[in-house]
Amino acid sequence: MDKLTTPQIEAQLKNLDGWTYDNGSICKSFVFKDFKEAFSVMTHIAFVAEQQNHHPNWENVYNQLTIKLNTHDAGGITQYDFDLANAIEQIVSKG
Ligand SMILES: C[C@H](O)[C@H](O)[C@H]1CNC2=NC(N)=NC(=O)C2=N1
Repeated sequence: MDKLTTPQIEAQLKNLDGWTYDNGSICKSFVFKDFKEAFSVMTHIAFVAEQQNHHPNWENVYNQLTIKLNTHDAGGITQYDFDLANAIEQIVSKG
């Protein structure tokens, strides 16, 4: 999978509310009702990440979850990152 160019990255970010391109990753922070909700979402994401064989760099503090996506194998941002970001948005929107 080839690395995306900055214009390609910016174009896809327009369709991903709240995601930004920062220091080589696409990133978004979420705030949930409580820890249980945050961890429940993380568990759902984990299974999708396994299905896609594409895994997040993430940090959870109580009800907060910060996700950073990049493709280690490519040393940059690829479509895999946007596919997972879109899947994450689907999961979070379903609650
Ligand atoms: C061996 C395994 O398929 C690779 O390491 C996969 C696993 N998950 C991955 N996740 C991410 N974010 N980037 C990768 O390059 C990647 N590669």
